[in-house]
Amino acid sequence: MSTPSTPSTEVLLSVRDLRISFGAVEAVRGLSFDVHEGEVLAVVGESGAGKSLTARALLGMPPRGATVTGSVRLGADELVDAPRSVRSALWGRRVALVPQDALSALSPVHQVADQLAAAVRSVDRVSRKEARARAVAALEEVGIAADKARAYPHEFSGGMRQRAVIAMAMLHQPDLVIADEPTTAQDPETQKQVLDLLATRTGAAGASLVLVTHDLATVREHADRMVVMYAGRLVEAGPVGEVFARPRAPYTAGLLASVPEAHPVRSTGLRRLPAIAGAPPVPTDLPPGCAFAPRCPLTDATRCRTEQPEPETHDGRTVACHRWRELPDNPAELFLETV
Ligand SMILES: Nc1ncnc2c1ncn2[C@@H]1O[C@H](COP(=O)(O)OP(=O)(O)OP(=O)(O)O)[C@@H](O)[C@H]1O
Repeated sequence: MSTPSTPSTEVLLSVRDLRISFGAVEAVRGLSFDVHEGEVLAVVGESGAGKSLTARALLGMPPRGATVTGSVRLGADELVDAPRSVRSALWGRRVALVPQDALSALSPVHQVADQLAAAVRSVDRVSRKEARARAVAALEEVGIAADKARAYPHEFSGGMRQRAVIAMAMLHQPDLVIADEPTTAQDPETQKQVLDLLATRTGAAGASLVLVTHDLATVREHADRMVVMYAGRLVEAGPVGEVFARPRAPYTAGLLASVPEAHPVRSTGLRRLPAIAGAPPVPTDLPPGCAFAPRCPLTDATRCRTEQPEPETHDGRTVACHRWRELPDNPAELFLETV
């Protein structure tokens, strides 16, 4: 793990019964978890699970048209239903975003260092010269030399732009950084460099990092704990090492089974399937009972199909599955077929 600081067990951000809906359609359906001080928490799950909506709610920036209920508490501040003035006072200072696409965070018509300097002055009353010096120093900290500070975003590579955005996010030493798929559309080497940098910079600042990602190899390398989401709900949460070694929810086992290096096949005579068969349900057409039941190899005909499992926590691990105690020793094998 590349995070130099040791995460604490103190809660920085607490999410309780978070629900995000659009009209009558609920896309995030009662999510609860904590982010501890100084930790890297990965949020994983297939497309449409509600990861980005959750990330936006943690920033106090739900999309237009969304109704958000429940609680997202950052220290003493409640973000759900807080006036915009309260939420915007936190942005950049206590919470910062590293978005999927750096170009969306940078103006094409201003020099990169000028944009960081403006971000400095949006919070701190310092002279232009001082703000510029802080901007250049922040860029140097992410490996962008001072002579590049006059460049415009289009003159940077994708990786450099993403590093500039990380520098911008860290300008005011936030307590919490939310990175939503921060390396999409980059080559594997750049992805690795950007993620290493993100983990190192947040770790050095003692900030917590919530990392939304599809990439389980990234989770294993960079995260301390993970939350697994399916169809808008939490299915499993716990320390990364423990979840990888012994997932409790069949859905987590299926995700891990589809990543060869994440979960080696111990038995012979099994063939790896590319992924969990089938597709997740859409929020407008959820099955009754457990949303994963139609794809789950452990589904029974009664409880799983009729009753939604609620999360239960034992030994620091949370799981929402009626049958988690019945998982075989190597649950990934539930998703592999014999040859
Ligand atoms: N503005 C919106 N209006 C209506 N529905 C939305 C809106 N934003 C998201 N949704 C729906 O909410 C669900 C969760 O979306 P979200 O973007 O959070 O998923 P995700 O897990 O981040 O997926 P991906 O990994 O593809 O980004 C999806 O079914 C999506 O269609």
